[in-house]
This record gives sequence, C-alpha cells and structure tokens, in this order.
Amino acid sequence: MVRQPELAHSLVPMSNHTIRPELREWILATARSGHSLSDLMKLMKDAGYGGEQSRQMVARVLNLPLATVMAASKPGSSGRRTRHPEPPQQTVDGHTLRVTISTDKPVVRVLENMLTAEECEGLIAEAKPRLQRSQTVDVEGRHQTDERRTSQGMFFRIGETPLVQRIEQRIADLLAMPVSHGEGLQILHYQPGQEYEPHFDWFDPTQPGFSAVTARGGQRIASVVMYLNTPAEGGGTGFPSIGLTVTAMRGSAVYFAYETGDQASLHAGLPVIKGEKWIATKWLRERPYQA
Ligand SMILES: O=C(O)CCC(=O)C(=O)O
Ligand SMILES: [Fe+2]
Repeated sequence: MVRQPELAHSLVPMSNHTIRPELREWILATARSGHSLSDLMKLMKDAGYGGEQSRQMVARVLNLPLATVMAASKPGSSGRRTRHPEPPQQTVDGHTLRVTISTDKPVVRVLENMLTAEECEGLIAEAKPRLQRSQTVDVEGRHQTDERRTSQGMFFRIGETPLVQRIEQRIADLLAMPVSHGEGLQILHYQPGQEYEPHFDWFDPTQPGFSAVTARGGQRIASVVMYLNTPAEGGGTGFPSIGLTVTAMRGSAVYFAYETGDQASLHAGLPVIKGEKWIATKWLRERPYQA
C-alpha cells in the first residue's frame, strides 16, 4: 500500500447526513493518492467506521454509484491500481517526461515527451499496412463497426516489436503496473471529420456483456493516449466534465485513471478539422490480461 495521510479516530462520530470537512478531505486525498476503493474501505473500517456508513460516504464524496462502492467492499475484489505520474517530471529508464497538467476529478495527467519523434514515426510505419475500420464493443460484448467511431486502427500484440516492447515497458515503469496488465497497444488513424464521440473506457457492470469483457484481466482502470503526430487543426482529446481539451501534439500523451462508474472520466477524440491524427492507446486492467 502507498503511504496515506493519517485518518484520525477523533473524526468519529458523525451524523448520517453530514460528512465532516476533514473526513471529506481525507477521502479525497486517499483516493487521489492512488488507493483503490477497497483499500479506502479497509482504512475506514480500521478507523472504526461501520461498513454501511463508509460506503455511503465514499459514494457521496467520490460521486460514485453506491453499487460500485459495494462491489469494491467485498473481500478479494481489489485489483491493482496505477500510480499517477507526479509533476514536474519523471525519468523512466533514462527517458525524462514532463507532467504539465494534473487534475484530480477526473484523474488526468498531461505528459510531454512521452515518446520521441522517431518512436512516433516508427509506430506509424509499423501500423500503417495493417489498418482496418475501428470497432467498438457492444452491450453484449460483441465487436462491431460503429458510426460513433469512424477512425481506422489496429492492435499490436504485447511486445510484438522491439519498439512496442520499449514503449510498453516505459508505461509499466511510469505507472508502476506490470506490462501484463496492459491490453495490446492500439494505433488509430483519424482523417478530417473523423472523431470518437464522448465515451467511457471502463466497462459498464449493468450491461449484459460485462462479465465477458472482464473475464480476462478484470475491469479497465486507466488509459494512456499518445499522440503520434500533430494534426493541422482539431483532433484534441476532450474531457467535457471539466471543460478540458488536451492538444494533440506529437510525442505528448494524456493519462487518465478511473473507477468503475466514474462519470467524470467521460472523454472524446474531437473531430479532426484539417490534416490527420495518429494516436497509440494503452488500456490498463486491474489484473493480468496477458498470460
Ligand atoms: O482520440 C482520442 O483523442 C481519444 C481516444 C480514446 O478515447 C480511446 O482510444 O479510448
Ligand atoms: Fe477512450
């Protein structure tokens, strides 16, 4: 477990309807520092809070569905969580990248110099011959083409080429998450007018396909979208809940992390207006996804 601020026992008792500001702050700080919901529930239990009371408060403070918090409170339900990159910069395996923007709700980090220009060009060259119309996963877990997602794309297998392997290792080191927790690196190519409409990357537990898509690796917990070129106009990544648009710039990336049901993690690949847009996306799972 990562270091967390002390939760004072003196904060108990409290009424059912008010959450004391210190406790609210503590819940937020603990969640922000990368603790899973299950860790959080356990820490509260250790401090003397009742299970039902803790679930209610955590759901309210973090703005999560109660069902999500309940699922996370079951023993053994906890998967791993990524470590959010810390500003101002991180050096992984001799490569230094800068953390230029951080938000907490949703958890977003804008990363500059995630990839070198050569790495961006190399990924595009390796992906180009294998592009196909992108698909989405429907509510029953089936893959399909979708008018909401009109780009072309392809997936690399884990460690498929030396370049892919190097980038996967960099992401693993940066987020303190084994390479095995990643889905294969996805490359996407958008042309003018193409976009990826607002969506969540986590899988919706209320949909019938949920158990199929999470059978291997469990839930998605974080995404890294890396920009492989700079579109002439448009093509940023939008986070409408906080009015943030991350500019697509070659070599930069946006990392975001979420819990199941996190409404603030809504995001979109905004339409490319002029030029083209290439990205590489890495989705992380709470448990090993690769054998
Ligand atoms: O194209 C983008 O900027 C966002 C891509 C995205 O949301 C995804 O691949 O899940
Ligand atoms: Fe996405």
